[in-house]
Amino acid sequence: MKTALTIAGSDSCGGAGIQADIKTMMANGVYAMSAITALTAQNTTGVTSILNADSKFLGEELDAVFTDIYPDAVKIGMVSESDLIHVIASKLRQYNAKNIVVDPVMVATSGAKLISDDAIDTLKQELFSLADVLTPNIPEAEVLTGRTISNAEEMIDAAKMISETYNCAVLCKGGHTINDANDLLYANNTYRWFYGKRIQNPNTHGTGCTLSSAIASNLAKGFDLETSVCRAKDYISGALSAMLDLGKGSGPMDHGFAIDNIYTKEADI
Ligand SMILES: Nc1ncnc2c1ncn2[C@@H]1O[C@H](COP(=O)(O)OP(=O)(O)O)[C@@H](O)[C@H]1O
Ligand SMILES: Cc1ncc(COP(=O)(O)OP(=O)(O)O)c(N)n1
Repeated sequence: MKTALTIAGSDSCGGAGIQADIKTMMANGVYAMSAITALTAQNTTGVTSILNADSKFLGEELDAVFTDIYPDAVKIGMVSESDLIHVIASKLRQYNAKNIVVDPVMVATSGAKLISDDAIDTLKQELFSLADVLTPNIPEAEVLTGRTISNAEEMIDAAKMISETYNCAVLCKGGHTINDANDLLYANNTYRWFYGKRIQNPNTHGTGCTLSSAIASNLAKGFDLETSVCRAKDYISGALSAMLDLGKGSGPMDHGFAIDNIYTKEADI
């Protein structure tokens, strides 16, 4: 069985962060492991508190994983502080990690800030150059480029700029656009659109975490980047289309929509 590691924050309501990543990896057929960067007290209406991991402890989590069950891919999500980013970069280099997907998580859809300003610079300096692909949403791509993105042309320009600056592929996600949910992959000086029909579902908590973990899962299984993005896009469209409706705010998706076996299909008692 192929393996994937998520390095991210815990979301107590289970829709985003580590919990979304593990559910996604499992649903995409890989063995999931985690190194937790922070605990968040969070639900579908917002984040009330964040407790960052100790950086030495995060290093120990990474040592424990890499020296035993080596991950075929690594997804990195919420990392709030510079000292945690230093440790992650150093361990990824030490263990020669492969298939690295960096989701530069900055602000939750609920509005909570999930990274400090100085950590954004550290992310750029230390982690981006190690990534095989970065997956910013539109607001994150605006922060990374210092430009406003209001149409498809500007998405291409921003992805090109980020890709050339950090020498890695960039998937600029279009979930925050008004029309369809079209994502733009810029890699090796060329771009490709991944088209997605917008699903009329207000419950989009954790879409970014889910997409990046699905990409990592498919890279772990040996698919190339374009195929991995395509399969991840199909997966997230399925999870949104399942129309799970939980919580008082923007709820989680049904990560298990495609898991069809006797344990999930038994009638409720
Ligand atoms: N309503 C929707 N219908 C279909 N796809 C969506 C919808 N909202 C987001 N997506 C898709 O979910 C993925 C995550 O995108 P986005 O929501 O922009 O990321 P983030 O959660 O980081 O803000 C992208 O593939 C995007 O196109
Ligand atoms: C612990 C944690 N990590 C990341 C996020 C952000 O999730 P994301 O999928 O990027 O977007 P929204 O869930 O905010 O739509 C989070 N909320 N918590």
